[in-house]
Amino acid sequence: MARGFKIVSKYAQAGLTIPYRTTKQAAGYDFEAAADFTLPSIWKLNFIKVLWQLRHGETSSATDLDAAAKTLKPFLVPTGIKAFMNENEYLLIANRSSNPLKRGLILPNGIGVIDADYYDNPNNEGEIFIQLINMGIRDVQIKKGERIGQGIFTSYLTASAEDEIKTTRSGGFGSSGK
Ligand SMILES: O=c1ccn([C@H]2C[C@H](O)[C@@H](COP(=O)(O)OP(=O)(O)OP(=O)(O)O)O2)c(=O)[nH]1
Ligand SMILES: [Mg+2]
Repeated sequence: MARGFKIVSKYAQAGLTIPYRTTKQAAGYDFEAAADFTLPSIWKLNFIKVLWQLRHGETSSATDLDAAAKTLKPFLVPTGIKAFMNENEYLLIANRSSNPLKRGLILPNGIGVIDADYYDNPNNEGEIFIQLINMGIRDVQIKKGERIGQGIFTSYLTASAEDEIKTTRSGGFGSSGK
């Protein structure tokens, strides 16, 4: 049985903490942010969108609007951590229950699924990112070292009659196509 966490090489000198459990029976390994980070209020983003449309008209270039919004939309919080595990396991990323209550932060993907073959993939070495949306009315500053989410090692089942899958993983966040 082999499972655990490592620091990705670009953060080797950053003094990061390997995810940890805070109590004896805690299921989740808490992940800390790898860097200071600002999560802009989603209301602020929507307000910018409305202003943009008032100024440029409803039918203005969506590309320009997206480009403007992107600079304010850092939803992927870097952890600097990669996770290794057995073939029939994945790491489930869940929000901390205190995040929505105390800071208005929600996990837009419901849960995150970190596949075993994401580890050391040639694209980004398997760095885990935690997607967060700030539902509050004010921007939220996240400091390096703050706990932002948790990972739970989980086993999964596969269908009994399945064609062999030959594709290997190279990245995440839509890397396998539409
Ligand atoms: O919260 C998350 C969710 C996913 N991932 C990484 C690990 C995972 O193995 C990979 C792909 O995730 P998923 O299959 O859920 O996303 P996708 O949109 O289907 O991307 P892909 O086409 O790369 O599979 O992205 C994260 O770092 N954080
Ligand atoms: Mg996928």
